[in-house]
Amino acid sequence: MEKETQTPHKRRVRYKGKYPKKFEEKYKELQPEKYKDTIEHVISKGNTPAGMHISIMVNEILDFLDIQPGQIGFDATLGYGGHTKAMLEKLQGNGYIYATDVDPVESQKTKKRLEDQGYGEDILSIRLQNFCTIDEIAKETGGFDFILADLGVSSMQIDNPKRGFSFKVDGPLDLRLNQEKGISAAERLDTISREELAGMLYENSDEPYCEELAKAITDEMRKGNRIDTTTKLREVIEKTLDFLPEKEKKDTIKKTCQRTFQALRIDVNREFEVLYEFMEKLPNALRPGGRVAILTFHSGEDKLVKQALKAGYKAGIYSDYARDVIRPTAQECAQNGRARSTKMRWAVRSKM
Ligand SMILES: C[S@@+](CC[C@H](N)C(=O)[O-])C[C@H]1O[C@@H](n2cnc3c(N)ncnc32)[C@H](O)[C@@H]1O
Repeated sequence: MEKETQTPHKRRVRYKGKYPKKFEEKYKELQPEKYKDTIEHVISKGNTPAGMHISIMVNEILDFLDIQPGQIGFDATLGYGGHTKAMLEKLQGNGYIYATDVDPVESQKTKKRLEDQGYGEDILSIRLQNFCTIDEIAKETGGFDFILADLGVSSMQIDNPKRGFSFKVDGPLDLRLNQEKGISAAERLDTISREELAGMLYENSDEPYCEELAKAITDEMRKGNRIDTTTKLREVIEKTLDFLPEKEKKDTIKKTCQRTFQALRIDVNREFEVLYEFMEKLPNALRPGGRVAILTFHSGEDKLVKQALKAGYKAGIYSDYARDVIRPTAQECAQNGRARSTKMRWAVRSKM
């Protein structure tokens, strides 16, 4: 009998590549036009691809705004341009949208992306302007038929460590929507007093540990330890809350980090001041019968919007407004975790 010749089984060399974890390594996600399959895969897992933003409550917004061809609209918060594009589609090539954003880097990219998709200056004007200057643009156009404001920050901004919005990745403690203007959160902490910081944390984020945190942060600064990175701030928060029982520590630290970063972001971007100004100017920017939809992401914003719309309704400026907030569906929240805290409010300008 012939001897069987056996080729020794060779184990395949293990593939060493791993899914990129760092923002800059996610090169496929950062080129969505080129790597469509990767983008679809990331979204299907309930995540937002790096460098992208998934627009929230698009159907609810479009249902309410009831955009008709020929109308003139204003998107106060361009971001990735998802809502802008959805509204442009409703115009069917007839009408015009003005959009503002204060972020020079992202708005430039969005401008190019929308131009490449056929939405140029003939139908869309993108302005690097704060939305609280809505009155200036409304003067040019004779008001707007529809207005959208999707407040806060975009996923591209949150996910980019160089912007300092996230306590989950190390980066400079910046938190400015426009890094070319104003002062960073680190610079703000350089000179803030303990009392002012405690007030800021309480007023902007209802932070229950505002006193303890303000003391810990300002003590650290006094010792000459500048808090100029996201990690340093997170570590001070962790140390301050170390006294908590083990079973609640992790969750409370996470929530405290979220609230502290939010409070600083609101402060360095003067978010309440500009929203207040926008709400004041809103009635005069809307044409008779014009509609406005506003998405908010925390209780301070929602309270401000609610009070302004209610007061406008009582004064006869709005013929109708949202008594209750509209929330994203459970399905949308499951698909996009960042939608979970969204509240939508709306109003209709009186015809008088
Ligand atoms: C939640 S994102 C908008 C996302 C957008 N709706 C989309 O579909 O891609 C909010 C955007 O508003 C911008 N923004 C925040 N406050 C602003 C302000 N006062 N004036 C102009 N833009 C502002 C931010 O820079 C960010 O790009």
